[in-house]
Amino acid sequence: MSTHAPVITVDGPSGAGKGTLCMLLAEKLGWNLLDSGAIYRVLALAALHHGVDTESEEALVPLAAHLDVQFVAEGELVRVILEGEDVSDTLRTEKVGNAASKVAALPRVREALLRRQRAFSEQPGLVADGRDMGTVVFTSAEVKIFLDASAEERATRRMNQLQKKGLDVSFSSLLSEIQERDYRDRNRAVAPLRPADDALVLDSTEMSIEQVLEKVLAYVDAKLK
Ligand SMILES: Nc1ncnc2c1ncn2[C@@H]1O[C@H](COP(=O)(O)OP(=O)(O)OP(=O)(O)O)[C@@H](O)[C@H]1O
Ligand SMILES: Nc1ccn([C@@H]2O[C@H](COP(=O)(O)O)[C@@H](O)[C@H]2O)c(=O)n1
Repeated sequence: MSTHAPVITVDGPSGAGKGTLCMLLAEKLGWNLLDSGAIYRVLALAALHHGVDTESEEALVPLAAHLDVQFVAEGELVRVILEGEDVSDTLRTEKVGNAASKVAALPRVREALLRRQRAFSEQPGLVADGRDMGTVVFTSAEVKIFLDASAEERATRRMNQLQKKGLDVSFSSLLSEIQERDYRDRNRAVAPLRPADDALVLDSTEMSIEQVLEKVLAYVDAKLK
């Protein structure tokens, strides 16, 4: 008989630090990790590879249902293998992020990916990163966090991240890409980005990664007691 595994959900806009926080939480607790954005990104990339229109629900649903993807843990990293090809780096580009937010706006596409996401909930527990983890996918999660930061701070973080990889990027184009994605994610008809009613809302604009982790760990401790 399978027993219920506890879930911590972390939702919020792009660049708020969800991925960083979730990785640290999962490591600290020894729990499983779901990067649900990676699933939407993989679908968008598969559509781009196969010449499928990223706004055609009709064409995307079968692709979503038969997505040939594997998440392979490699030390601290998770390599993403799409149809036998390692796409981990391509997946993180803003182009793919933007295409992901288009496919993610389609209700039947989201429905087709639900079971795949829920399957990550296994013992001893799950830390789930996304936009609708607390509002749709894991509504009974024991702990829900909504991690936010100003768009300017998120664009700065993304710019620093890309510069560390040796990429030359413009702050203004990053900011407008982030704002465009925010708008689409917050205003779509299905599963729009918003805090769950029972989520702790944390604005990390003026907080370091360590401060965010400390605050969240204290909250998790209190909730799981
Ligand atoms: N509190 C923080 N202060 C400064 N930098 C941070 C903070 N949190 C995260 N970062 C940095 O910001 C960048 C983006 O963080 P991260 O990838 O975790 O965001 P995200 O919310 O998962 O974004 P996305 O939804 O687009 O995947 C990373 O380089 C990370 O190291
Ligand atoms: N639960 C989720 C997760 C992601 N999305 C969409 O995918 C885009 C990419 O997500 P990242 O977290 O990897 O940046 C994002 O902009 C969302 O449109 C989603 O809808 N639901």
